[in-house]
Amino acid sequence: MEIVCPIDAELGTEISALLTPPSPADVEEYLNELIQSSSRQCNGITVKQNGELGKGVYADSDLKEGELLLKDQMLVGLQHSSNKIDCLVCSFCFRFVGSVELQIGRRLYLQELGVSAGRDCCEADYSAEDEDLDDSGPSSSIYKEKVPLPKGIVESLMNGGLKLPYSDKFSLPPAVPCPGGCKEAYYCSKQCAESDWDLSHSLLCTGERSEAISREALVEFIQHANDTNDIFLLAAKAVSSTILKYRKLKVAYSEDREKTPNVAGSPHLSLLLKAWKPISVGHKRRWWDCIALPFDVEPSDEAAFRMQIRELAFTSLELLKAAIFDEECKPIFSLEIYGHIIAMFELNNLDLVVASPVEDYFLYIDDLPNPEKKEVEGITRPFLDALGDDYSVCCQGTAFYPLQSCMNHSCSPNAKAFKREEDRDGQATIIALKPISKGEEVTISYVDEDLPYEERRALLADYGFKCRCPKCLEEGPKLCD
Ligand SMILES: C[S@@+](CC[C@H](N)C(=O)[O-])C[C@H]1O[C@@H](n2cnc3c(N)ncnc32)[C@H](O)[C@@H]1O
Repeated sequence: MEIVCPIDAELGTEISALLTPPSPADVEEYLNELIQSSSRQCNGITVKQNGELGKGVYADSDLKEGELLLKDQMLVGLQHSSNKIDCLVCSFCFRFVGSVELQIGRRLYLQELGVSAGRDCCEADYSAEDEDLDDSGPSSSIYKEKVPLPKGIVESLMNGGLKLPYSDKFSLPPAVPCPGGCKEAYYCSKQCAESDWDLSHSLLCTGERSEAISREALVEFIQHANDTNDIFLLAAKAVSSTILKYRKLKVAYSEDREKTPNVAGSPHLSLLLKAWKPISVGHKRRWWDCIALPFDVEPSDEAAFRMQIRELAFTSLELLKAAIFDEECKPIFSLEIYGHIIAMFELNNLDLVVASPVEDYFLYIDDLPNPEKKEVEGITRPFLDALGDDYSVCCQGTAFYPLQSCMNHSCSPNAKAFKREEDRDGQATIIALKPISKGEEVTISYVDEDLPYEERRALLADYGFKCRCPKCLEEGPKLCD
């Protein structure tokens, strides 16, 4: 039997107000304000409606090959929970924190406990340096057995008692613990800790200063997301940030009733609509409607599969509701809204990747001239051997970027998401792949554009669309007239 979400039944009017897409002019205005804001680096781009494909990003000046077009700040992002074991990063900006020694020691410590989930990483996107290494270098493709280090050495790495040669060349900001006391989130600065707290973490922190209504329910919600789909954690950040924004708007409204217009009749709904704005420009469909059917599900089982996905979302939502429900923001706890938020992330997110300073460190040692290299390697080799092939694991997660997510896909793109040497945080960096003329659309490829047509088509089905770029129209099946 189909599950019924009571809030959907009760608050139909409010939910449809939240799900009504803002006018194209409103969307353009909102996004172009982001382009102009000082917190983003945007060069020569604008967002416009693209007749067929909704909105798109366009060049508003001639752009050169290799030019930086955009450094986009995420709306919400997360580090995959399995990756948290391998990399200690700022929970807000995703910079590595602590020290090279702490990163290595912590990984070895957890490895010894049997919890490390290190896996190979997206080096291709980041560093070309390792290409010149011979097989004896740190990134040899031959799998290396890990050689454990004594416990005392691992502890000295973690507590600062042991310094590795040249590690000061890769200094990292000290790890600032979460002000809520959760011991889960760490930051690269007090500023990041405060920003995260204000944006969403105050409601999602499991520590003693948490503002959640039930920390036990929150722990259960997090566990369920980790066991099923960590996009639920991102959806929780979106819900939490809407509630917190609503509360701030309400305080401002109460302080100055005159200046805040009551556009939708009820101040609650108009304030909630304002707080919801960042999501309203991005969502389109419900998760269980747009998710691609997995290969192992028969087409005849499609309806049952979609129902299961809806039930999974409902279970997650009920847990979240028990943890952070707010009566004044009740409509955003409806299954309709939750389904739209999840789909927005599933269809538009970009992989979050930050290169590891530990990898850089060992590459640096590998590049030292002899005889110094031999001497230093005498000290560092045991650490590399203990890490094995996992030494290069980078920070991996997923994030929604408001401007990058407006970029349409092309199988022969003129731009690409590409981290440069200096891009050491979770922002999305978009670079021109070729010269782009003023007025031309800026496109990126959501998949490997060098794959054959059928494979690209199958991968793009996960993004919920059939590509209509010139290359696919050329290579795809021709419609007979
Ligand atoms: C990340 S969004 C890009 C921005 C989008 N046009 C909008 O209005 O929000 C991806 C969506 O844009 C559309 N899209 C992007 N590239 C496309 C392409 N090459 N062919 C067909 N649809 C495309 C699809 O609807 C897809 O789900």
